[in-house]
Amino acid sequence: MNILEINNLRKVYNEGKIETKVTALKDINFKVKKGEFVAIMGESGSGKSTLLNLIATLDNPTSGEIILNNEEIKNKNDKEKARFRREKLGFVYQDFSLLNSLNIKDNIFLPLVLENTKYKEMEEKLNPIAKALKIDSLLYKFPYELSGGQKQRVAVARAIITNPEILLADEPTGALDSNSSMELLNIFEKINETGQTILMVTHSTMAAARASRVLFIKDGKIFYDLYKGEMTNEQMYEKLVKSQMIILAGGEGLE
Ligand SMILES: Nc1ncnc2c1ncn2[C@@H]1O[C@H](COP(=O)(O)OP(=O)(O)OP(=O)(O)O)[C@@H](O)[C@H]1O
Repeated sequence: MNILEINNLRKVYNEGKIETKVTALKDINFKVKKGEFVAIMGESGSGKSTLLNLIATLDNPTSGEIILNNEEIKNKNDKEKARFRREKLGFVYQDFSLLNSLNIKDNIFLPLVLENTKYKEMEEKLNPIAKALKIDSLLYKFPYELSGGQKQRVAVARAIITNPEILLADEPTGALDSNSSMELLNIFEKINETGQTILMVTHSTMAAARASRVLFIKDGKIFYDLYKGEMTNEQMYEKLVKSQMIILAGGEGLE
């Protein structure tokens, strides 16, 4: 079953202003099946964040379709989009985006509070997640008291507590040291094994090697679509390094 379908997606910023017009995405087409862990790679400025923001319903495409969970996003008004984001999507950003005025528990509860969930139900949802992410001893601390890796695990807990259809991550390891990055990627793998669909934008070849599939964006299009299949993490890493070199050199000889 496809959880996401993107057809002829185009995004032009500042259309009509000759000096500042940017065609960030020309013609993007791909489908994501439920349970896939997809990484999106591409050079700086290739449109990765633009694509994620469109899927996240935070911006509108110039043309094309985004069908998420069998719903066409452009048919929704702002209020419906906000509700859709809260109910169907989970977000993890490079900068963690936690509120310093709330303790960890309340940060994680935030999306459920917005849905008027009962406190007991929130606690029941939190307990197994906090254990799995090893943040159960941090729940009464505040974000500024945590390390980067701990903050990112809290951000993941907040993103998955609503049981989202798709977890969207923009450079989730971007601000983490190598140990914390590994830990986070292990968590993503585990969450994915439970059936969670993940779409992750990353510059890190190491991070992308953990995904079950990697999409490369170039010249506003999906230039290469690589499935991990039976490859190990190490083999996928090698393959990604090689593929990136070939893509940089123009793309001829990609298999
Ligand atoms: N709000 C905006 N207004 C105008 N141009 C924008 C806007 N956001 C992005 N762009 C332009 O669109 C293009 C794609 O940007 P985007 O941030 O999606 O790339 P990216 O692949 O995520 O880059 P990076 O890896 O550096 O984060 C770039 O040329 C960028 O300057």
